[in-house]
Amino acid sequence: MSEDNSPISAREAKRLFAGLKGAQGLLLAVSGGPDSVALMWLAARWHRSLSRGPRLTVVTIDHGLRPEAAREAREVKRLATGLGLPHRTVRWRGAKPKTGLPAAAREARYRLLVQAARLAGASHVLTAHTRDDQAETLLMRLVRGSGLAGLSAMARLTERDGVVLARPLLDVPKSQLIATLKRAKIGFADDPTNHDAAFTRPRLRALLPQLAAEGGDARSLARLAARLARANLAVEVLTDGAERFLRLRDRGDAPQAGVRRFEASGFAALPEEVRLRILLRAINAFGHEGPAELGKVESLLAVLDQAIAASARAPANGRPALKQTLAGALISLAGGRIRIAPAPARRKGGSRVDKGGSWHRPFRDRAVRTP
Ligand SMILES: Nc1ncnc2c1ncn2[C@@H]1O[C@H](COP(=O)(O)OP(=O)(O)OP(=O)(O)O)[C@@H](O)[C@H]1O
Repeated sequence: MSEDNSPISAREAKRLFAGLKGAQGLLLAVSGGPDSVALMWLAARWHRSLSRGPRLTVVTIDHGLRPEAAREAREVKRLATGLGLPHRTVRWRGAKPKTGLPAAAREARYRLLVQAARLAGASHVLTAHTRDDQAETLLMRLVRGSGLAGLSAMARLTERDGVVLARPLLDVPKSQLIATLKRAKIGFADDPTNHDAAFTRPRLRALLPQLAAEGGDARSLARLAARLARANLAVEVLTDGAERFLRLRDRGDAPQAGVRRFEASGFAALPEEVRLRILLRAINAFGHEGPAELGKVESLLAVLDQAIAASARAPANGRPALKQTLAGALISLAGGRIRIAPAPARRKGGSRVDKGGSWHRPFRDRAVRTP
């Protein structure tokens, strides 16, 4: 990688986009800010150098939150047209929440981008996340006390509803993108919400220069995220292996659709992080209330571990030693088996009582969260 303030050369861009040459079509998510305008410019130049490349389409989401947004979208269209690229503006319609607006806008944005990709026949959505964004994401998750998966920050490639989300600029410093635009004499918009101290991200961003002065610059924070992502992947592979191990031990059990069951003693012998992930995967697969919050799965695991140990000492005569709901999944322990299945629909009013067993108050879970 060249100096942090040097424009990105055609050769460097070719390397950044190399893995995308064979894609069916690329949808460029361009807000009008410097990063995504640079993404558009770099992608257009790369595309011109190919004899046969994927079709490029540019999309701007107008969240309908700022009066300038429509003008910024028109400016992106003007730039895209100048580069010979088709452009669409997609409006986020409907009611906007009073709290958690950034998260809701982000969720709507990805949903609309994926829809637009489908419509354009594109297999990939490209966003312009930079190394600086990666460092900020790590910092945000650090202060929330996220687990290893959350601290891995953003991945270069992820998938959503059959469309690949690609971040080809994830190793590139923002300063290089700005230098690229300056060299190309291209203007860009400045989103004031990026500096709005009412939001966590801008407040944390303001701390970065102080961290950098102590050696914790974007490069080292992004490197930490990459190292944690590597460790996270290893634990995921170990968890795959542990799930296979539990399935082998359960060979005698007839498989039941919509239910995951495993032997409690085999489960109890696994490392805590692996036990946690097995639970999390099963709850997210069978629950119907969105991803479970890591802290709640940790609490559930502690209760489950205790119940497994207690029932090994004194079997509960066929009665469930544990029955608990979390994120729309029902987790029970009976006869030396852990069983995870969809919970019956929740009634209003919190805790639930069932004639047969000892129901516990369900853990309350909220919106989508990063483990
Ligand atoms: N209004 C928009 N229209 C199209 N693309 C957008 C828009 N806003 C953001 N993007 C895309 O998403 C990238 C990241 O944007 P930004 O950092 O502002 O969002 P964020 O809320 O931090 O996103 P994330 O949560 O995905 O990191 C941009 O570089 C751009 O590619």
